[in-house]
Amino acid sequence: MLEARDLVFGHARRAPLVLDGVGLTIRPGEILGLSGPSGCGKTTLGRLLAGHLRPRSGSVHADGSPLPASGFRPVQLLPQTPLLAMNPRWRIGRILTEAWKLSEADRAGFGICADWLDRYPHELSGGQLQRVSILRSLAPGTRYLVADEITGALDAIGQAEIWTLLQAVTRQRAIGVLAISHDRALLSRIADACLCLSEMTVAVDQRNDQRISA
Ligand SMILES: Nc1ncnc2c1ncn2[C@@H]1O[C@H](COP(=O)(O)OP(=O)(O)OP(=O)(O)O)[C@@H](O)[C@H]1O
Repeated sequence: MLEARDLVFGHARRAPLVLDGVGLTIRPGEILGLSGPSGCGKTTLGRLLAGHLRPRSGSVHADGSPLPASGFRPVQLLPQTPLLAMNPRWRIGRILTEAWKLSEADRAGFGICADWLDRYPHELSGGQLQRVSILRSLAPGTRYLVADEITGALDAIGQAEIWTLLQAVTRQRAIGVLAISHDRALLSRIADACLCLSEMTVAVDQRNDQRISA
């Protein structure tokens, strides 16, 4: 399981906290949806779960172990704009095989055409690039994915194609996914369970109020 407990995080020492006592659990093979209003901290929580940020307090454990401080991480982050996370001077073939050696069958299974491999990232569509981004993240050690608004820029068909692919991946490889989106209707279709971050925070605030008044 991917387990976050009592995460507390603020971007700067004197800045207000973005997350205060947030926790969640994702099982292998489960898609957990996370919604919430803009600015409530969804991306921040995703980055903490993937080990890109360190909490002020609280913990993240993947399958019983704390996230490693360096090296390969079992929780991989899929960004909304994969173009920004790829080297613009590398062709797709090199980008795909940077982290792990994938097979022809893996590539074909993701609908990645052979002629894309010689192109640069800006020469693919948003949906095509998301396929590359997802396959690239699926090295053998990957156990969980944080998918941060990955289909926010796609039309309904592109969105359905990507989520059908990810649902198959989660089932076949028992990978757990945190699906972050503003779109609660989308999450209710694709996720096994859904959380709203602002409601989780309200619950924490209420607990704090109760502690203070007790
Ligand atoms: N590097 C940063 N430095 C300071 N504040 C930041 C930084 N990154 C994000 N924030 C602030 O942290 C808060 C949470 O941001 P975050 O991106 O996690 O929200 P979000 O829920 O993902 O929003 P959206 O749905 O609009 O993407 C916001 O108030 C944002 O301005």
